[in-house]
Amino acid sequence: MPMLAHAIKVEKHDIKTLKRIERSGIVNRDLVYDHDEDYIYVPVIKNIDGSISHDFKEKNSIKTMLKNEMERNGIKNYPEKWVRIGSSIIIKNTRHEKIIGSILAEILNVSSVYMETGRIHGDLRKPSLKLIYGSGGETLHLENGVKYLLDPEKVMFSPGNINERSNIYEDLNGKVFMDMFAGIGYFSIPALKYKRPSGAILCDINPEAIKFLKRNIEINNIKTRVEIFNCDSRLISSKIKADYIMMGNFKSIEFLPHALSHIKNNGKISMHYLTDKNYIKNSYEPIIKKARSYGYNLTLYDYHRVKSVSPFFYHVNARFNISKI
Ligand SMILES: C[S@@+](CC[C@H](N)C(=O)[O-])C[C@H]1O[C@@H](n2cnc3c(N)ncnc32)[C@H](O)[C@@H]1O
Repeated sequence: MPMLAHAIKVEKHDIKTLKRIERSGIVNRDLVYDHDEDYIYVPVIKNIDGSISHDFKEKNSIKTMLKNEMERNGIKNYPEKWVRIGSSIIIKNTRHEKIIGSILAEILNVSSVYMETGRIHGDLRKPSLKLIYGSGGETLHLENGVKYLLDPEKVMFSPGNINERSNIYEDLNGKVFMDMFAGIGYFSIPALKYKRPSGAILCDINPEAIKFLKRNIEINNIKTRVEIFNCDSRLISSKIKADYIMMGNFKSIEFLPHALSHIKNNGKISMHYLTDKNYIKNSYEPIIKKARSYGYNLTLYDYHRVKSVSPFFYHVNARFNISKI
């Protein structure tokens, strides 16, 4: 049952106001944020200047509503977690997918529901999804004030990497950065939006990702000069140089010599890779050794865990200052 409560209506792109409200401690944590095309409705515990009345769903009520609706349809086992991308959700593989999809869509107010049929596969990192409710297609995902347009069936989007996407803290003022695995702009759109680089070189091998990257540059109103390559990033001429290189690909270590061939003196490189949990303490040391054999000194200035990806592996990010020996 919806519940009428005090609400603050915030424009979707106004992340600063949203954060300020959340920090103020007046958010009603028992209710679920609502949204329409342009606004987010934040439930608040008291009537304050500018607040309005709005119908919200209760947090517990979603779980109860799901349980009741599933039981009414004779379904005992159903996914109780999902990943939300724009107006779509992705659930784990399940039986009775059609009915489960339509119940979830109705209760969670989403237009498409996908079910995982396998892992994200191949070098292009293509998702294995089956559309089980709705018409699918493009969806607009809003995160940290950045608009990401994508089709969840064609390109991946990892909600678990949210901190990485919002954590490009390097000073890129007046610098050129290169993203060797740009995808739809996971890292490069926030860098272009919140930093002041003088230019960006963006590359991805997947034509579908490049199509969305171009549109994301447009819808985020990016005016900085960008050069886009739709090819294997190893094929980009080493005449092209950058101050900062992003390598958002688990195979980044294989691409290290190519990254080094593009780096300006005193530049920086950010590498994502998988490491065995037993080697978490110093997994970056072989990278430093390898770079030395190519004639470069790497000094680590940041190293952190992004997430656990299996019982045996962590996804980590290591960032290095680079100089020629
Ligand atoms: C794992 S995705 C990026 C994920 C992203 N870091 C995130 O936060 O969700 C890696 C991207 O690298 C691209 N790619 C893989 N091999 C490549 C290559 N040799 N050259 C350029 N792009 C490549 C894939 O198409 C994919 O878009």
